[in-house]
Amino acid sequence: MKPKAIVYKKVDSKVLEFIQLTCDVVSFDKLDSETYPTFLKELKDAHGILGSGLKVNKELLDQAPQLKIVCNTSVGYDNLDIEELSARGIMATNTPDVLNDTVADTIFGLLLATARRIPEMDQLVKNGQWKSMIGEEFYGVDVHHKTLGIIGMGGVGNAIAKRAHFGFDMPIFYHNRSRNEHAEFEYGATYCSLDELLQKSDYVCLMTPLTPATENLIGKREFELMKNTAIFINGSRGKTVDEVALVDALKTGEILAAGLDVFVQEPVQPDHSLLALKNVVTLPHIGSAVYETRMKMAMLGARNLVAGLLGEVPPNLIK
Ligand SMILES: NC(=O)c1ccc[n+]([C@@H]2O[C@H](COP(=O)([O-])OP(=O)(O)OC[C@H]3O[C@@H](n4cnc5c(N)ncnc54)[C@H](O)[C@@H]3O)[C@@H](O)[C@H]2O)c1
Ligand SMILES: O=C(O)[C@H](O)CO
Repeated sequence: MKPKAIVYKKVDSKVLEFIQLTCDVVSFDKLDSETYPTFLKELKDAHGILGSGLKVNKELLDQAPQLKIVCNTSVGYDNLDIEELSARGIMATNTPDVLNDTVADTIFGLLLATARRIPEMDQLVKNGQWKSMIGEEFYGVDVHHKTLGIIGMGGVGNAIAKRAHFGFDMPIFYHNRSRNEHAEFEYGATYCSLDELLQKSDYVCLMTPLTPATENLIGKREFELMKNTAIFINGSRGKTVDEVALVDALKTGEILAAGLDVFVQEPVQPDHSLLALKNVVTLPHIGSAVYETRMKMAMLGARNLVAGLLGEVPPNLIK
């Protein structure tokens, strides 16, 4: 008998076909109030699940007594209670590396858009407000040759550093759990403490995973340490930043502007005070959102799932 897998997110039919070679598959395009009760029923005899964002905790695992493997189609895995999964002997996997360049492109786009006020200028043109030569009040700030601070020099952090070094001649500071010789040697990145990075950087880019150590890593104190001209970019997870402190810092001029791909609550509520600020550029968590990359992530997730269910060690087992 084939093992049973649930795919709880829309994936390309090629990915489903690949899993079906090994597993009986039940798939959901998305989980919402309509599909969730059926998902829970299917979970009762499922051996593996594949998707992203679902909170996999004790309560959910109690509904899944046969589960052997939980596969994220994302690099971040803060949705998974790893301790609880390990205690039950259930494997967990993620999809690192295949998205690094795509996410770094997004982060650089966000950085440029924030620095040069591109969405604001776009609106000005489209609203018919471009009546004469643009004056100083609409000027942006340079990106090239400015100092970039990267917090979290992992796969994505390295790809951002590469663009900053080779494309924009930016001196780079980084803060990480450990030294990254590749970034130091290839991109001239200088390791420093978090406080030093915050004080010295023109652009502060946050790219750590969300963990107990990084929750609210950037708050009032950290914004106060940044330059008043600093631009803050968050591509990690919303909860790594104290959003109330961020709004304050943006309103009081503690920092110049922010570019955000992630929020504490997603989708962000339309009445969130961040959205009323002109010096904030927002994206709807689209770091890796291009077809080819999402396909690679889904396929890598599927490979992890199949390997785990065949009794092999999945390539991206979270330890
Ligand atoms: N916005 C998006 O669409 C998007 C896309 C990819 C990743 N992400 C987020 O970014 C995170 C990083 O992705 P990645 O692929 O670079 O992961 P990675 O594991 O390759 O790198 C993470 C880096 O952060 C460092 N780190 C961890 N805790 C730290 C701490 N307390 N202080 C300083 N550094 C710390 C690690 O040492 C590592 O070098 C993901 O976990 C995810 O949450 C978001
Ligand atoms: O962690 C990731 O891979 C991205 O945030 C997409 O979910």
